[in-house]
Amino acid sequence: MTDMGDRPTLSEAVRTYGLVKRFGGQVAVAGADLVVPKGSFAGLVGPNGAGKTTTLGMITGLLRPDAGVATVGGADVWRDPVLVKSRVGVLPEGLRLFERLSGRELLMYNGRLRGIPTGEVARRAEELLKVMDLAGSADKLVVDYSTGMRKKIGLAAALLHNPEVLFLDEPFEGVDPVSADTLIEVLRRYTASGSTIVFSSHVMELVERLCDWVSVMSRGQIVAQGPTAQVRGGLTLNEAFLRLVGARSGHGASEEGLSWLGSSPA
Ligand SMILES: Nc1ncnc2c1ncn2[C@@H]1O[C@H](COP(=O)(O)OP(=O)(O)OP(=O)(O)O)[C@@H](O)[C@H]1O
Repeated sequence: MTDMGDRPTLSEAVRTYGLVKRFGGQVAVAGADLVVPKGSFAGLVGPNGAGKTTTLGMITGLLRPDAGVATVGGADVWRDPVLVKSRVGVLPEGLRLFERLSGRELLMYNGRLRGIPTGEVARRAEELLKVMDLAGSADKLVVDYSTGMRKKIGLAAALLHNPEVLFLDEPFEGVDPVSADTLIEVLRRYTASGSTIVFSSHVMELVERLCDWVSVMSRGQIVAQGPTAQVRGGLTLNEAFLRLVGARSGHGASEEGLSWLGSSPA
């Protein structure tokens, strides 16, 4: 554990102090200090391999940090795991769901795992299925759902216990524009009531449109974070992002290499 320095404040939904994670010799997260104020719709952005998924895993209790501290609502994720897990909802990358249950059964099962009384789970499940436009597919097995339907049922499962903080890893990947609109509407309603969302994405336009807070990750560290307008600094978020993380050596296809690509045969 590193020195905590200052303590999390009541207005912070998430705060990490010097989080580190190594996989063998590779450092995936190299001392990340993430801050997300309560009630934010926060975006976590960064290039491929920056350490976003690994960081979210350490905050949601899925991956044990090698060093550092992660807190949710002021509680230490790894010292107080049961409390923290009751406060968070997670839509993980790769969406590992119980494939052989129907959508409705999946929600009922998740609700019961969370200790919600059966009648209440059933009521919430029906409402969520309706809002997510899944009522007609509620009895279909999850294994037969499309990518977008899987995201929607995964989000419904993550919201069922009304968590204080919702973590979403690439929630819109593979989701069509109509379904994305539905997801966005549900998420906006959720943050409007004071709950917090942290979501990772590569789609800068979406982050700029949805998020009032943004944290930029590069090479395992948070290199900029704050209100979106402040991080953008008068540029588009994409331009600001490229300035922050784009200057990487050896990544310019135009400068060298690929000279054979697209050229007509000699
Ligand atoms: N289980 C693992 N074993 C070994 N290396 C891993 C493992 N998980 C992640 N890594 C490595 O850690 C680094 C950070 O990966 P991570 O998935 O956290 O990045 P990311 O920012 O989420 O990337 P992307 O945007 O591509 O999803 C990468 O170099 C990755 O190869």
